[in-house]
Amino acid sequence: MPQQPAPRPTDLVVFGGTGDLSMRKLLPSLYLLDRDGHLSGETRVIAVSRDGLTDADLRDKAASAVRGHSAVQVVEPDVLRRFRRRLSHVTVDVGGDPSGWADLAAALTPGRDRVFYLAVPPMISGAICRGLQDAGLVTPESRVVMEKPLGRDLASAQAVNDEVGAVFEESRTYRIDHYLGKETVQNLLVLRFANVFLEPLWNSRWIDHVQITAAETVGVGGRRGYYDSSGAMRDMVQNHLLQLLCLTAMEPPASYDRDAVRDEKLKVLQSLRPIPAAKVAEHTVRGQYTSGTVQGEDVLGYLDEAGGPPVSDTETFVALRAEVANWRWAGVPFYLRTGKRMERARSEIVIRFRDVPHTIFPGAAAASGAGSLVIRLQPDEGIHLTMLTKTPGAGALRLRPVPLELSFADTFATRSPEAYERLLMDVLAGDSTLFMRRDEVEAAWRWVDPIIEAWQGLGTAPETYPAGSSGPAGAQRLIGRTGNTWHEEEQA
Ligand SMILES: NC(=O)C1=CN([C@@H]2O[C@H](COP(=O)(O)OP(=O)(O)OC[C@H]3O[C@@H](n4cnc5c(N)ncnc54)[C@H](OP(=O)(O)O)[C@@H]3O)[C@@H](O)[C@H]2O)C=CC1
Ligand SMILES: O=C1O[C@H](COP(=O)(O)O)[C@@H](O)[C@H](O)[C@H]1O
Repeated sequence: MPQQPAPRPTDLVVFGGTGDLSMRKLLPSLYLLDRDGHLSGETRVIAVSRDGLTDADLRDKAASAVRGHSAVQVVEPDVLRRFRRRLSHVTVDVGGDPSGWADLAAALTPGRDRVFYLAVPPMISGAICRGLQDAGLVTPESRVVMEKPLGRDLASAQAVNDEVGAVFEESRTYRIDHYLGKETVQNLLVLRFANVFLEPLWNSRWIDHVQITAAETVGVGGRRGYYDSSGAMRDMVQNHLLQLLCLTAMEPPASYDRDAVRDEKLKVLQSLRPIPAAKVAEHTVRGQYTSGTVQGEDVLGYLDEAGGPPVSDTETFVALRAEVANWRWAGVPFYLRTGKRMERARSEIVIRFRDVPHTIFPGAAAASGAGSLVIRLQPDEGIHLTMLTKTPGAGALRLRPVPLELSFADTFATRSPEAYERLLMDVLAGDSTLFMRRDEVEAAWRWVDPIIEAWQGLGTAPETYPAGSSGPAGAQRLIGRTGNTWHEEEQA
């Protein structure tokens, strides 16, 4: 991996700098970057919102957010004092009273790099970019960071990309998919392209199917308003799961360079076989959680969560079968699955190898779970290769799948940075390799839109599943059609 260049003095302007994302992720990650020496001494963070906070108010709010963040185990008073001094607040009412833009201009320092982070409702992204331009705040080197959702379909994604693109060149636009900042996701590229032994096996000849799961125990929490107009397909599949699929399926790029990597991901998205409306019911499953018990706690069903209508067809679970229609992957199903309020929180990619072409142990029961490579993103980041071995002892030959385990926590003494830490560091360094290019986002919508339209055409409600379960029964039927099971059922 390329070395990170020395941190440059930067004015990081966070629109929405008082919101939930800023408090839960961005400011604590910036504190950690400061603590670990990744911020230039002159870097400043300017939070923008409408609510007229003083700098002192913002600093207090940020300090509580830092103290409450799980990755910040011990708050170092000297670092916190230094971090607080970096922070200020400017009131700008985007789309309203324009006087705030002059205040923002006054808060910026000529000669520093400028990064504008849009942690705001997506419909005001275009107005912010125009406001910045009209106020003369966009220098040729300025960068813009866009948060998800990047549209709710292809047309709206194109519209927001056009609006932002009218002010910022593509090479200066950083579209966040925080899964790409996860350590194990980056490790997937290293696993595939820095180890020679996997590549000969990485194709339809030796791989039977791939499973990609992102299961959460949390519900929609305080975000039901947003979630109800989104659903799991737009919230997780269109971005995080398809990005994982791309990294799993892509051809080796010529270099670890932003466009070389993104070109290969784009080709995968363009190779996804469309799921025609007539096949949607067979190849996809939608679910919605009802009340239940998750890890010992009784929780509400989706329809009873505050902030949304009591009747809704929004899916909180999706499972689907995708195919990458190219030479390498012809005929290999990619099963994707994500859900909220599941039994266990777990994100992983499972590569299931084919059975041997001829067994010389016909009497020995070949237990399931053999021949799989599991790349575990969270929790317990690591890589597990399951191999069949002989159970020790005389008598009848018995085979058992045994895992070879690589746990990152046990192997490496250093802490893995949080996804947002890593991505903020890259934005500040001007490295957009781990961000999504416009054409990738739009290609993903091109594949997802017809599925959502077909669901609407079917007019059927999502299948319910009790909170704390492994999802709707339809998901087991989906993968069961090829005689397979989801990975966790084998572990139980
Ligand atoms: N929260 C999360 O976990 C995640 C959020 N995101 C995305 O990040 C973005 C922000 O989400 P979140 O933090 O949850 O939202 P919040 O509603 O908590 O925060 C929104 C922020 O934007 C500011 N804001 C809203 N309207 C204006 C305006 N017209 N002018 C100036 N400032 C404005 C708000 O301040 P004020 O109202 O005082 O002006 C506030 O600081 C959204 O696009 C969301 O989809 C993405 C991934 C996860
Ligand atoms: O982008 C999102 O991701 C989170 C899951 O992220 P993770 O890092 O905890 O796996 C999800 O809860 C949220 O709904 C979605 O918007």
